[in-house]
Amino acid sequence: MSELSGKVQTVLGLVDPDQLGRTMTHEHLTMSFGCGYFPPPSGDEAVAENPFQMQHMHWLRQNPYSCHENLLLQQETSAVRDELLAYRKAGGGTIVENTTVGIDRDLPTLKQHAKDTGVHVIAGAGYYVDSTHTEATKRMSVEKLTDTIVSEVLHGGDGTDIRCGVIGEIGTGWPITESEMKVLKATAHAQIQLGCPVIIHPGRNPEAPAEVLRILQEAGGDISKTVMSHLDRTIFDDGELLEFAKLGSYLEYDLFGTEMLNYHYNLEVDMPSDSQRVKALAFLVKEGYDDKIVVAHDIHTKSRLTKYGGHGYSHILNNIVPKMLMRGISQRQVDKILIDNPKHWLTFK
Ligand SMILES: CC(=O)NCCS(=O)(=O)O
Repeated sequence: MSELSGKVQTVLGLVDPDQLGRTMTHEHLTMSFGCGYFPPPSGDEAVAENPFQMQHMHWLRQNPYSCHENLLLQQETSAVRDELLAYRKAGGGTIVENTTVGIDRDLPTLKQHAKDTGVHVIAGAGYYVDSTHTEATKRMSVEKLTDTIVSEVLHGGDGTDIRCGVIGEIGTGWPITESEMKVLKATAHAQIQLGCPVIIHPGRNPEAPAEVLRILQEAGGDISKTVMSHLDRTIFDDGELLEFAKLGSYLEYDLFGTEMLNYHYNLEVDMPSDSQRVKALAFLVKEGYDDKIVVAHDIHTKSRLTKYGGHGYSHILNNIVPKMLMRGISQRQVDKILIDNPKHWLTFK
């Protein structure tokens, strides 16, 4: 049995799973999202260059990816530290930091945040979507990718001794590219060796989540220890959602706080409101999936920090939990979603 077995691995070392408390399973504390830049609507170029003013806040929330500066979360170390202190005060215990290779993972900053704030931070191993894979990454074999991911968990990532406690978010698009396919296979192979949690960023198509699980399963991955992220922008039909839920992964609603009319990456998608997200959770609970739901905000732009008028990392604890209780989700079920399910997912086998 490995020393990881029965434990959770944070950036400060191994902890007992019962120490985690309320956990957001998909956040970013420092990253750059330049790969997600989307040109502003015609005529809005001047606003896009200087959006951090009161009169532009609505524009920024509607066009978060059309301003280069908004994509530089890594410039906000001090604001994020303040937010983590507020998160603790609101009853938060742990954050899973999903920044992987390709979007500027910064393990020393994560470790410093954990030390400064007392919030448990769990870092992610592996690779983001194809457009961020370097030529060197694309040339790597599945075996080499597997060894690299395993090493990030056992020894530390990016030349540090800071160890990752989860594989992901592993980035995939739609259709899944050859390079993403290799990373998915490597993820499954690493999971076989480590017995560790995995988290996936699926492509923006309702078929994408199931296709990723199929690939992982075929490569030997453990679906019951895998979180499927971003379901709130991916599967909209109740029947399709239940079909997907039957496959056995954790079901993550992780864009709480995001309310936009036009989702630039896929205009076919009507991004739900927070009320609609809560409704989806209540539906899944009613259908018996309360052991499988996890939630988060997936903060990845500056505009979502409270410093810039955003909702911050405590929005779910402060505002969404009361709404969940009002919509028929019991306190016990809320505790499962926020405490028990993340704990079971994050514990190494
Ligand atoms: C950082 C990240 O992957 N965010 C997800 C954005 S998306 O719009 O849900 O794909």
